[in-house]
Amino acid sequence: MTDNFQFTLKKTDAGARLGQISMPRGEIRTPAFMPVGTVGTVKAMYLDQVRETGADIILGNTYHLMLRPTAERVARLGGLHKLIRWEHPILTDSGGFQVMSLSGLRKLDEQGVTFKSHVDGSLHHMSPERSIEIQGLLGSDIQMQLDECVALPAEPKEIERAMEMSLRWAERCRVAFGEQPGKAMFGIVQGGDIPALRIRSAEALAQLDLKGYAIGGLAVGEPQDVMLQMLETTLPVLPLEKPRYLMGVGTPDDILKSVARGIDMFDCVMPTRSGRHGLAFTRRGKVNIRNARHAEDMRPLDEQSNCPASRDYSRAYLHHLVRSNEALGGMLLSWHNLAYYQELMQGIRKAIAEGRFADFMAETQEQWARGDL
Ligand SMILES: CNc1nc2c(CC[C@H]3O[C@H](OC)[C@H](OC)[C@@H](OC)[C@@H]3OC)c3nc(N)[nH]c(=O)c3cc2[nH]1
Repeated sequence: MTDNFQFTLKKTDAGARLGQISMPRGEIRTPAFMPVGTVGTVKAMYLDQVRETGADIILGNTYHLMLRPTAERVARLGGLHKLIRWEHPILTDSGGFQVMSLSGLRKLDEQGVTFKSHVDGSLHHMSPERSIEIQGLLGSDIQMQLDECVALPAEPKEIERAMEMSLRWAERCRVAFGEQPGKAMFGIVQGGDIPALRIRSAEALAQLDLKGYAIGGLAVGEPQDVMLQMLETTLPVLPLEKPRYLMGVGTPDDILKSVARGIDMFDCVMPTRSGRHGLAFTRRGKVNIRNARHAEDMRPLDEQSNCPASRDYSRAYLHHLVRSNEALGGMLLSWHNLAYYQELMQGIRKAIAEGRFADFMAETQEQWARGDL
């Protein structure tokens, strides 16, 4: 335990990195998968189950929490960690992305974003400074700068405008965040699918000497190879000794290929959201438990797993629960998927430690391709 934020790069294996972030609230083993806890809950899960799957850190959402129950109320209740009973690190997004994707956006200018709440239609304004203030009120350990993420495809001029403004907002967030030893504020690299803009964004953010760097503006509809090309363009420009976080990514295959290019941290709603809809990720690829072929299959999803949801419940029962739209179906599949994602991250970290990440990646992809038994 340390009283500040420390990233240690422990080993590299080709482009893959094994590391650890030490913070007052605990250690984060990287490469790390961070379950999404949007409104103070990882949907359909108890947080001690989330912890048992191997999660060192979860995410919270500034946009959602500022609208309900409001950041001020969370602060009055002792902060997010106390309220949701998760005493380990929490990372919060800044809210910009969610405003663009979820709210009735009214105005976006140098000052920030003005939007209507998707909850009750009330009007809100969020500046870079207000986003950092909200994340502080929540008690967030790793805070993200306010940025503007453009959906792809987009006009180069539009991508450049948003990237330049995000750089100016990064500077304002850095000033607003100030010096908080046990916490971190990450910058977010933008620049769409344009290498020159990606490089300019990364170089300018690197000058701000922040504690970590997120790669934003990806996983917004572009093909996987474009996402990977942007990583190959951006990562060499970022400081090696700082963690890199790829926002909103992704499938197990996205994660393997992004680790191979030097990403340390991931978040994605995929395991929980698709779990609620009956899609299971397994060591043998994806399994759609709604499919009739599982109706009388008494095998579990993965007899080798140490997660009860994967090991103790038959596919027949999961099939029945999901087909019946029973809450337990989504709970068990979310639990299974999070356990599988963490098992994948553990396998990745072990393979890097042993200098055999390339083999691990090939073996894993081969198993997926072989398909479910
Ligand atoms: C899917 N592709 C995806 N997600 C991007 C998120 C949001 C991540 C966010 O994605 C959900 O919000 C919608 C999650 O809540 C459901 C959030 O968890 C708290 C999570 O926050 C990190 C981005 N956030 C910012 N600030 N900037 C980005 O450029 C960016 C890019 C993303 N691509």
